[in-house]
Amino acid sequence: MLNVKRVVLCSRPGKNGHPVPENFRVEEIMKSPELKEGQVLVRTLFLSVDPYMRCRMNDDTGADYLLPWRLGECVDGGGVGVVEASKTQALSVGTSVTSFNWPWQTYDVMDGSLLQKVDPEMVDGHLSYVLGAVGMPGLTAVLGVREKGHVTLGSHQTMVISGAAGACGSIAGQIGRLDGCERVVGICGSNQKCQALVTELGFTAGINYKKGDISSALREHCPTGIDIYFDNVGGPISDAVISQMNPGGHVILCGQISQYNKDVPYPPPLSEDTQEALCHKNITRERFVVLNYMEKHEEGLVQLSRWVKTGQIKVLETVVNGIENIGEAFCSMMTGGNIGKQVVKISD
Ligand SMILES: NC(=O)C1=CN([C@@H]2O[C@H](COP(=O)(O)OP(=O)(O)OC[C@H]3O[C@@H](n4cnc5c(N)ncnc54)[C@H](OP(=O)(O)O)[C@@H]3O)[C@@H](O)[C@H]2O)C=CC1
Ligand SMILES: CCCCCC(=O)/C=C/[C@H]1[C@H](O)CC(=O)[C@@H]1CCCCCCC(=O)O
Repeated sequence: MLNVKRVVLCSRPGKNGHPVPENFRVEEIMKSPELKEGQVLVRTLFLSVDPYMRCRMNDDTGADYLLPWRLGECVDGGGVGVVEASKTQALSVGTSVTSFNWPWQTYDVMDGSLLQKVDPEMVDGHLSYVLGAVGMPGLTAVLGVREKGHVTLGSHQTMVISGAAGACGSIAGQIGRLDGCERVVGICGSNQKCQALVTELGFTAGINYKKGDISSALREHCPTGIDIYFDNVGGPISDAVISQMNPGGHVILCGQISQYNKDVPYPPPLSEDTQEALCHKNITRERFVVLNYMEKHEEGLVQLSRWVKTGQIKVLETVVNGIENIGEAFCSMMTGGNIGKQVVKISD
């Protein structure tokens, strides 16, 4: 028998509550490592904590593509691990594998057909990147910018990104720069994050929304107005950005994390002034969901891998160690404790 640690959801924050680490409980169980035909035993290497998980903590997620986590059951999400024993020819021992529905467990017996193989070369040997820059958040950035951003080389555009120092935002801003925006301005929650945006990731400027007036900082750093807005946060930050957008501009509606602890539909309703500004200035603001572009994922991952391996895109990560700390890591990410992608390292 195998000694396995797992994390279960033991309480819900409620639709208007803030998640706390105590919503999760770590349990130890004994699991039979015996495999049926088609199954593999996997050891977990890294688990991902992501904003959409806040919606899965509610009994109704508000999104048809998200199932609620059930009380008393093992939580799941993005994960990457290694095959330790196999009863399928498709996956040999030592193969790296990933899934969107990886249980928050140190080991598991899984159906091999539900796992995707990972080529460590694609991620320059950094398997955690499968959960970030060369995974779902990276794809969100590249497809969000390219499908909804209308970046046009040589047209001197200004792009603003909220949640700019996070997993999606930090990559989206770098793609805006690579694709030809003249200015790329990031909004985030600390001076340290602002500094990382400029010195490490090549953003034009960083604005700390917790210090000073966002509107005057935007006027200073976006003197010709804002053409493209990659919106990760919603709420008053987005109202301030949209009010300074140029006619014909484009909002990439990626996420609205500032509203996830509120009982509002997704996307949350806009203020009347913001709605009026969008309409009056003919600004597009279409909902973007990366899962709707499955046919473009493979090509997107190849592009992201190339950028990362050639150093054209820098990857920032915040790594917390140990499955017992995953609830804390999730809550920390939800309140800005991460720079770059927040991952949890489960084993070497
Ligand atoms: N549409 C799609 O297909 C996808 C959408 N998303 C969305 O993209 C967004 C970013 O996700 P991801 O990159 O994984 O997460 P991040 O790595 O950006 O982490 C979340 C960040 O949100 C910021 N934040 C938290 N609360 C607030 C607030 N009240 N106001 C402003 N900022 C806040 C914090 O940074 P700070 O210090 O700056 O406050 C925190 O670090 C989320 O909205 C998510 O739901 C993600 C994946 C796919
Ligand atoms: C209502 C909340 C919207 C939050 C926006 C957001 O963060 C969306 C994230 C998804 C994105 O479209 C791609 C993903 O991978 C995220 C969801 C992943 C769903 C997998 C979980 C499947 C399941 O429900 O079991």
